[in-house]
Parts: sequence; structure tokens; C-alpha cells
Amino acid sequence: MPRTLITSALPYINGIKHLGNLVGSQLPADLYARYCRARGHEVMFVCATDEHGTPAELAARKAGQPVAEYCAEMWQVQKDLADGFGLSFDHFGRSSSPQNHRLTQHFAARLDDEGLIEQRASRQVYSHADGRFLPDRYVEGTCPNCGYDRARGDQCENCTKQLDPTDLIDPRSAISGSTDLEVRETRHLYLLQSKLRDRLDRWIDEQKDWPILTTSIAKKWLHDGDGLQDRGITRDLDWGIPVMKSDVPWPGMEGKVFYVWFDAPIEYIAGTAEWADATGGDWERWWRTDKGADDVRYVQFMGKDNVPFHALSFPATLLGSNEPWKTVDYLKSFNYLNYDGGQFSTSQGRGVFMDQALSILPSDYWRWWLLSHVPESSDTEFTWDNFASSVNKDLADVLGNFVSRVTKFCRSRFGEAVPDGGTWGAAEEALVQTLATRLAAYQAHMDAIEIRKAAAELRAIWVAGNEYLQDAAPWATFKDDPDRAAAQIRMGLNLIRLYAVLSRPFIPAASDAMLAAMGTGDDAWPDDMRAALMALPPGHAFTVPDVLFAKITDDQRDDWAARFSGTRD
Ligand SMILES: Nc1ncnc2c1ncn2[C@@H]1O[C@H](COP(=O)(O)OP(=O)(O)OP(=O)(O)O)[C@@H](O)[C@H]1O
Ligand SMILES: [Zn+2]
Repeated sequence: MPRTLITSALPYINGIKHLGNLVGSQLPADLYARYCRARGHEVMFVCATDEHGTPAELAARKAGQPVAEYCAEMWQVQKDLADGFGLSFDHFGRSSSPQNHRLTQHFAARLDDEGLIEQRASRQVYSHADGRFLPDRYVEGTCPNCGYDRARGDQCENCTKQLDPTDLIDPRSAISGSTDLEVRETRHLYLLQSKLRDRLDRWIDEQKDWPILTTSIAKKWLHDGDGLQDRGITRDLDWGIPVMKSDVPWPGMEGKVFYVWFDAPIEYIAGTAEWADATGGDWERWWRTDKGADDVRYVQFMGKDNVPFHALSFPATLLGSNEPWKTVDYLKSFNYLNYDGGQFSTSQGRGVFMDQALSILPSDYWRWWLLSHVPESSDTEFTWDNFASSVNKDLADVLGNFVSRVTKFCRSRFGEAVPDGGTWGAAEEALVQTLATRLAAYQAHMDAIEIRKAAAELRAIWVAGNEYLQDAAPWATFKDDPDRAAAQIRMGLNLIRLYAVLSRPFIPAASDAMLAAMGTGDDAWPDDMRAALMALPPGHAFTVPDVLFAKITDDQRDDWAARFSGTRD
């Protein structure tokens, strides 16, 4: 049985995620996890909240709560929203877990033993107005690489270059805006990534089938300018994983914590360990190639801004440790989803957030639109017009309408059981062929994680059923040849079951409703299309489901567009 390890970029803890975050990481990861399970893989699907760092501290301060308490509450909020969107994590952990403390401290010790960590006195920005050292991303200024004037001290979001705050031209505090900054000396641990450059380069070259978006970002960071830089992996903060060498104090590092970007990806492993501790499972057979993980295929999902950390920094930790850890096999990255003429923004509260989305429509509407418009080859824009028209066309007119017509017609002419009589003719044989061909294409796209193509193929599979029904016209055939109409409707009911199975990774709730209406728990993936379309035998009872997808009205669309045009506080 193939074994697939899937991780989604960790949602940061400081607020509810917007639809851009969702479609750039957790949702496509869920799609793939569901698909792999349906194809019989043994799947481990891990996600967690990313809880350390200054934004969490500041958010907690704003909420008037101790940071640990704030994070615990926000974890629950994010967990509930993930459940609301049907995200089928095997475990949704926390980067602040004891497991992650231990593993992060372990990796730091290993890297030190390998000669890859150096203690350096560094100059760090201290803000007099704020009374504290400013973490990298809280120093803003002009990028020395491209001249963008709102570059952050950790990274320029314009040119993606990894920066240090002291690289910035005309720096200012992002917390207070103060330019009364002083560079003070403090000691920190540095991970000597430059020593790992050639090894990482070779490792990237071995990854033959990675998306161009992923490898181009990684190569740029490896080779542009002076190449891959050594990286400070500790910070002068209170909240985080204490700097220890395994379980012993690290001289000179008292009172410091690891940098959030060092501990966050390690949480993929620690999250699996949390799962193991909760269930009695074995996490090492997913992560240690000496303990059974050598047949695991590991796939990561993330937005493009996270690529450097996953394609270089995290592999630097794993390879640098010289222990047999599983590294990523396929790194699926996404461009950005923009919102109605601008960008989604958590800090500005701009866009639609996961809680708001669920408050106006069931999750499958969002899942379908987001996945069928996922920003794979370029940035994509969410507009209410496009959302309403796609949902209405694809889900209501094509899929929902098919289910409704077939079940209601059957109930009115034959009753609520699969009708007996008649046999398949040329039209049915042709449909089997069409669907078998389309299914092969659908699988190929899903296997390659080409999500838009997969969505288009799934839609075409729905359309094929509609066209068959339109041509067969059982409502007309019924008058002269009720047996023929029975065979046609039997096909229609079996198509509904087939659609439930194939659509499940995209729209799991509707899929469950369709299976329930068909009175079956048979959700086996169709290995043989002909047999799959005969799975519901004559006499099998079904019910007419409630409306699967109600159409979005123009009034609703305009109302939502107005309601979500501003920012939330
Ligand atoms: N507009 C977007 N479209 C697609 N993916 C996005 C978008 N914004 C963020 N992401 C991705 O969402 C995932 C979770 O991000 P995270 O919780 O760290 O928020 P973030 O990147 O800080 O976003 P924001 O700045 O809007 O809060 C990451 O993989 C990130 O790359
Ligand atoms: Zn720049």
C-alpha cells in the first residue's frame, strides 16, 4: 500500500485565516489527502498552528491575555474552523507542544555537533520608543536589493530576498513607526547554511519533477548575490522554545528562544509525534528512513512566500543533522489569491475570512470555487461575480440539477427504488467509454497535483452525465418504452453514486449527502467503470435529497460584495 505523508504550511496563530491562506495551503493539502485515501494510500496528514514569535505576543497583548492562554484559545478557534471546512487532518497540532520543544532542541544540538552552528555577536535593532529589541519583521525600510520601500527586516515581499534588518536602508520600527533606533550588540546562534549550500544544491537538482515556481525560488536563493546566507536561529524574546542543547543549558544563550522559522517546520515532525502520543501510533515510521519511512512519499503544500523556508531552511536542518530524516519529495507551492482588486490582508482585515465565509454559505461552495480557481500558474482574483456565477453554473446547474432531475423523475414514475427492466444500449456503452477516459485524465491530474485541471475534468464528468440524460430523455422515452426509461434512470442513479465518490475530495459534505440519498455506504473508487455504474442494483432504495446547492441570487451577491468591501477590526 503506498504511504503518503502530507503537510500543510502552518497557519500562524495571530488571527483567523482568510480565504487566500486557506487556498494557498490547507485546502489543497486536504484535497490531496482525501484523494490519496480514496485511492487506498495509507495517509498521514498533519497541520498545526504556528505559535511563536512577536506577532503572537503582540496579538495577545492587544487581547489583554497571557500569550500562552491566547494561543490555546486561538488554536481552538482555528481547529473549529478547519473542521467547518472539512479539513481532514490526522492531527492538528501546536508548534508550542512539548514534543516540538524536545525535537527543536534536539536538532539544534545535532547541528552544533556537526559544526554547523556558531555563536556570533550580532548587532540588533533596539527601539527606544518601544523599549525592546525589534524582531526582524518589525523593522521596516527600503530593500537594498530592489528598492521597495516597505521591505521587512526578514524578507522583502517584493523581490522575496531574505534580509537582515540591518540591511535595510532608512529603517523604522513597524510597531511605533519610530526612527529612534539603535543597533545594540547581542549574541545569537547562527546556522551555517552557507556550508550546506552545495549539498542543498545537489539535493534540489535530484528533485526532478518539482513545479517551476518552487525550484526557481529555491535556486534564486541559493545563487543570487552572495548565495545562501548563514541564518540567526535565536531571538531575544520571552515566548518561544528556550535555547537548550538537547536538554542541557546552552552557555551564553540564557533567556533566549529559538527563532520561529527554525521551530515551525520541525512541528511537522513534532505534530506527528503528538498524533502518536494521542493515539498510540508510531511517528518514526513516517519520518525516520531507518525506521520504516523509506517508502513514504512526502508532499508539502504552501504559498510562494513559504518556499524558501521549506526548500532550503528546513532541509538544511534535516540534512545538516546527519540523521536519517525523511525530506520532502514534492513541494507544491501556490501563487496568491487576491481579493476584489486588492490583496487579502490579515493585518488590515481585508477580504473574506474563514469564519465569515462559513457564516454565509456551506463549506462546499467555498471549497469548489477556491479549488477550481486555485492560483496555480499565476495569481488569481476572487470577485463576487465570478464566485456567484461559477458556483451557480457548476454546482447548482450542472451537478445539483442532475441529482434533482434524476431522483425526482424516478420517484414520480417508478418510486423510490432503483427501477428494474431494460438493458444498456449504445448510448450507455458510449457513456461508459467517455467516463472511463475522463476518469483516467482526472486521476492523472490529481496524481500530478494539477488541481485546476483536475477540477475541470471533474466538471466534465458531471457534464457528461447531464448530456447523457438530456439525450436519453427518459421523461419522453417513458411514454412508449418504460423499460428503456428504467434502464436510463438506473444509469442516472448510479451516476449520482459515482459522482459522490469522485467529487468527495472537492466537496465532501455534498458527497456525503449524495451517498446518503443513494442509501449506500459504498464509496469504493471506480477501478472498473462498467461495474461502478451497476453498483446500485434494481430494487435498491434511495431518497430524493434536499436541494444540494441553492443558487446564489443577485441580491445576495451584491449584499455580500458590499458587506465585505471594507476591513474588519
Ligand atoms: N493571498 C494568499 N494566497 C495564497 N496563499 C497565501 C496568501 N497569503 C498567504 N498565503 C499562504 O497561506 C499560508 C498560511 O500563511 P500564514 O498563516 O503564515 O499567513 P501569512 O502568510 O502571514 O498571510 P497574511 O500576511 O495575509 O496574514 C502560507 O502558506 C502562505 O504562503
Ligand atoms: Zn526587494
